[in-house]
Amino acid sequence: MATKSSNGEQQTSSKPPPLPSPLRSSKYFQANTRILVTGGAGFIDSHLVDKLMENEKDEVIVVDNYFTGSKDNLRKWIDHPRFELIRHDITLPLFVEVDKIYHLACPASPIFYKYNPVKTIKTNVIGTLNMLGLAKRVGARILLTSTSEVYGDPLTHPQPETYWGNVNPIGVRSCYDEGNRVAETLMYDYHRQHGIEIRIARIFNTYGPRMNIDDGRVVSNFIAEALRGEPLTVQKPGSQTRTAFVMSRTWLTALFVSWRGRTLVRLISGTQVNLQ
Ligand SMILES: O=C(O)[C@H]1O[C@H](OP(=O)(O)OP(=O)(O)OC[C@H]2O[C@@H](n3ccc(=O)[nH]c3=O)[C@H](O)[C@@H]2O)[C@H](O)[C@@H](O)[C@@H]1O
Repeated sequence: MATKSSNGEQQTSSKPPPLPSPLRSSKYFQANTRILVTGGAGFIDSHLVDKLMENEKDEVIVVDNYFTGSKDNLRKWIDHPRFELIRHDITLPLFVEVDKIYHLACPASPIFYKYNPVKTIKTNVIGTLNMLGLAKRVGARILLTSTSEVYGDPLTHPQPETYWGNVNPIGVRSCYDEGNRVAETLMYDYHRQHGIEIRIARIFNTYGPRMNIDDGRVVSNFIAEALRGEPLTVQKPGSQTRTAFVMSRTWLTALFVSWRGRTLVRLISGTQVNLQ
């Protein structure tokens, strides 16, 4: 029964409390893990999001500034109750509550990362610092996707994880090579100094659906030229070799294994192909 206090305000009520939202008892609101994917609208990143969304117990938050990524890659998840898409540039701090961070944000094709090299290095350095600060604050585990380019112009083939590379610090690709090297250093320093649980996956040449046709890397260039009926262009010296890993469930499984396993892994296909 409702009672009135001396000043006339209602202090108690027999009215039952409001029912929780019916959504609270739906399976979507019992997330085990909330996962942040930076750069999630990109080529590799959006495949990762598809895979993460398969786990009905997880919520996925994507942040992207759409410099090279596209909302189209995530179209099927927009409006899904376990999915959230935020337009955000990670060179600015980000405050979200998450359990795991997949930090993939950075243009990876030379055409795009050389377009604004200062922005590229800011993304690698300040962006990674911000994501590590976030991981530190919320106690999240963080995986950085790095690149085979941390080896620069390697003097050893193939490159084992123990190889430190041969990198030009002042070249036109340095914003990406050195940027990723600093990002890796930050990861290890936050691990050593702050105890953050880290993983680093160095990704070698990967191609597949959702790659930009004008991406500028060798496999997509060859495919675009073949589709146009043009001869394939092999740049000088012509003796270069590359591995080419197709985006697939196998690729994604390898990334997940790296998440569970060792701190530093390379995602590389077994076969070196001579471009000629
Ligand atoms: O300069 C220093 O002397 C210190 O810099 C950092 O400490 P701090 O600047 O307090 O920053 P963190 O908490 O590590 O965060 C790093 C970045 O992440 C950002 N951040 C933090 C938390 C968060 O949720 N989101 C987010 O974007 C912060 O704004 C900051 O720019 C290091 O963690 C310290 O070890 C170091 O001593």
